[in-house]
Amino acid sequence: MAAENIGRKPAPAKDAPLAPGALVSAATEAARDGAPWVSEPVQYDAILLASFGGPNGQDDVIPFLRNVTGGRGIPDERLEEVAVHYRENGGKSPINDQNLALKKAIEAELGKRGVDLPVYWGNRNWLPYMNDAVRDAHENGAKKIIALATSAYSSYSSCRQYREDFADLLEDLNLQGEVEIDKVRQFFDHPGFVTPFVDGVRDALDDLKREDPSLDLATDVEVLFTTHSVPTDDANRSGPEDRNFGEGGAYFAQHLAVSEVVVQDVLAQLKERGDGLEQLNWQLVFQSRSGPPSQPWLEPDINDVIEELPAKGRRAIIVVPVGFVSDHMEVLWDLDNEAKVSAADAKLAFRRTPTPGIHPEYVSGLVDLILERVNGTSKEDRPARTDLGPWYDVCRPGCCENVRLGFRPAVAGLQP
Ligand SMILES: CC1=C(CCC(=O)O)c2cc3nc(cc4[nH]c(cc5[nH]c(cc1n2)c(C)c5CCC(=O)O)c(CCC(=O)O)c4C)C(CCC(=O)O)=C3C
Ligand SMILES: [Fe+2]
Repeated sequence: MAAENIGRKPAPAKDAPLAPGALVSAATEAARDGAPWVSEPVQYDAILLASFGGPNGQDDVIPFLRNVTGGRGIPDERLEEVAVHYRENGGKSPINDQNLALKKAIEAELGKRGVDLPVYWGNRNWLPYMNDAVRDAHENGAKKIIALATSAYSSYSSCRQYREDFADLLEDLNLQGEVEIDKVRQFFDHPGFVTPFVDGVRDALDDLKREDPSLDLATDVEVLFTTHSVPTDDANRSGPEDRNFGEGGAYFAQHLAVSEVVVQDVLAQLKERGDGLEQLNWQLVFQSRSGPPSQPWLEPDINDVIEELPAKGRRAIIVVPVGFVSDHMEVLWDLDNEAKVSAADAKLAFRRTPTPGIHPEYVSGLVDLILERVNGTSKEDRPARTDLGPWYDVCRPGCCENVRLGFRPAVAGLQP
């Protein structure tokens, strides 16, 4: 069997009809008020580490890209362009090794805490597929699975699509009613996720100053918090439909709030250390846009912003991949390659801070997120660094719906 499309269903028609208001059924209307923020304690049998996946060699590149973009209207030119990012790295994405390392780190942390839960790893777009992971878990007796997706924020790609994938695979495996898959809350503002970025910005400031003592950190540096651009339609529908986050939806609001916390933490740490830095210039920017030019995606693009910084008097940038959990291809290519070149062209010093990766606080935070669900920890006792969180255990009605692709059933949410 060809590796492509194993266990995947064809994407729904792009123009599947969706009447206005059709997303909200009577059942979700009724569930809206009474539904708890925090779910009851559950005795899980297994953890599913669910991720994006990436190619492992040249032969995988095109089938992988077809899996990612099937039916999404991504132009061929863009696919050829992205294929080169992988081709130049031997056809191999770093993401699979990173997930293997994360799996090992989570297992070690569970062991340290005496938690006896097996971890199964599976991807949306490439081997090992999450269908096979859940099949394995079930064959080993698992009936209640807690999923940990390697995406911190709310949006179709980072939240809802995983829940649809889980619903799909339970149907494909004929395990509906036999196996349940819950999903840990979006963890964008969990301290385990936020702290590595704070460390990174602080260290980058120190490093820039060491290299060029004439640099005035308050005026000469711009901190660029960057995340994956998504279609504005997706962004506007991110988060629950009954909370209004304004333009860009929960996706935009969460990134802005986390960036703000990172800046405030860094300023507080420098102050405590006796380096009285009053302020930092910073902004939220976007990268890795891929739709047709006619389709609006979140802006501004990081490279456009970099180009204009010298005119504002900046001499250095710190690029913070706040939207990403590991140094995968979108980080290595779009930042360490493209954004770095843009910075060199603009004669700006360049630093890129690390992603959480397998930072010990991140790994222990992920285990905390699972134990919250096992223990049914109250909302008050759940750590959250922004006032948007802690996020919901169970996704709210209409959460992160994709208007372009139309309705697909999803688990782990208040969706009929
Ligand atoms: C929000 C978001 C995240 C962050 C959250 C998360 O981490 O989940 C993310 C992560 C990633 N995106 C990745 C790769 C790609 N994303 C693509 C395309 C797209 N991404 C989108 C969104 C996101 N993507 C969207 C709306 C599209 C358009 C098509 C569609 O609607 O789905 C394409 C197609 C070609 C192109 O770039 O156009 C590729 C190859 C990799 C793997 C990297 C590696 O291999 O190391 C990772 C981790
Ligand atoms: Fe992507």
